[in-house]
Amino acid sequence: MPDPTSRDGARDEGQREASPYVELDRRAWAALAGTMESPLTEDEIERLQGLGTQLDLDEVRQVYLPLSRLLSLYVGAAGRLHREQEEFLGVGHPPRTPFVIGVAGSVAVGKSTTARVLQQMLAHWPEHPNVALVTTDGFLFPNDELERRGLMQRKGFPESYDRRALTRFVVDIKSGKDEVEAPIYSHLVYDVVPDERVVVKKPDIVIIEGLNVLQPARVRGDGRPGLAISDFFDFSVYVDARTDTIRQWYVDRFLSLRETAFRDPASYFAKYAGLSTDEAVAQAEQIWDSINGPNLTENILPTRGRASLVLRKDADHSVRYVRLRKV
Ligand SMILES: Nc1ncnc2c1ncn2[C@@H]1O[C@H](COP(=O)(O)OP(=O)(O)O)[C@@H](O)[C@H]1O
Ligand SMILES: CC(C)(COP(=O)(O)O)[C@@H](O)C(=O)NCCC(=O)O
Repeated sequence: MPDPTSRDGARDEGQREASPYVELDRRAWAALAGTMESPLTEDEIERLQGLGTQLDLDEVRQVYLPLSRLLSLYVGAAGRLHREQEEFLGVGHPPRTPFVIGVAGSVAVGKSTTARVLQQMLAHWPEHPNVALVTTDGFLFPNDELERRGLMQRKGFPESYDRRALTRFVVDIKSGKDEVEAPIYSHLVYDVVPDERVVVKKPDIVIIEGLNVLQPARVRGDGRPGLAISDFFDFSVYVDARTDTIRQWYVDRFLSLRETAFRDPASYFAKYAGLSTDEAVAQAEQIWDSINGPNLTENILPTRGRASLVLRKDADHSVRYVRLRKV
């Protein structure tokens, strides 16, 4: 089936096929911000920028503010549906489960940045102050297990994750457990951190960010499909850009990490700190072309059509259009 989010062949308005999405270009989307007040304080914006990202304040206001407002609307609607279902079923008062948002996209496309901005913004609405953010990298198999399975060069591919543990984690959240734990990954040591966990306590919203959060269910040993974590999402965002643009962002980030994190002797990438610029570019391109690029093409891009909303970025990280599933 053709990807319903693909623009190919859809340039001629007259021939445009019916689509399950409504698309708003930058101007139409930004107009939604209207008189909305940005809930972020100066401090918070500074903190978000402090994470090494040149976040444009107009971008925060014109793109992420309407997005967080839209999400808040969905959270409110889910709450009303919860109450009506409870009344309909007459089963007492089971507490409402957290609203789960998946954030998907390639390595280096800006998932973490998007997820962190949304977390901060959503936490400002009094209806849902407790917003947790969990990244799926904690569910990667540890390096020794990846070595054993011959997957060290496939880090980030669906099979490099403990998918059963990840599904259990999301099922526990959507079962309404008060406290749920996830393992932690360190980009510095390039491995899962043993014996450390992130604890999510009574969240109103949980954002789950990762390369593969929109992967369809796997076919199990008995030939039947299992559950996909996206079966438990209330909303999902796919962060999108041209593949050659993302490759360039990956190389740029690698170069800036060479000046910072790679200088830490504890870094797995310390061996790259002394590379010349040309050597570093070649090394980053080699990692992209052998691991992250193929993973994008083979596994991540095919899931774009499953998202509730696609944020399409240009080379300067500005969002060019937003595509939203019709309801
Ligand atoms: N909205 C944005 N504005 C400016 N730079 C951004 C934005 N989003 C991401 N970046 C930059 O792009 C690179 C990748 O972003 P990141 O959020 O780390 O990606 P991911 O989590 O998908 O790997 C980083 O260098 C980050 O600083
Ligand atoms: C840790 C990652 C797999 C991303 O994991 P995610 O949180 O998206 O599940 C990725 O950032 C990564 O390290 N990939 C391996 C190839 C590389 O070094 O770029």
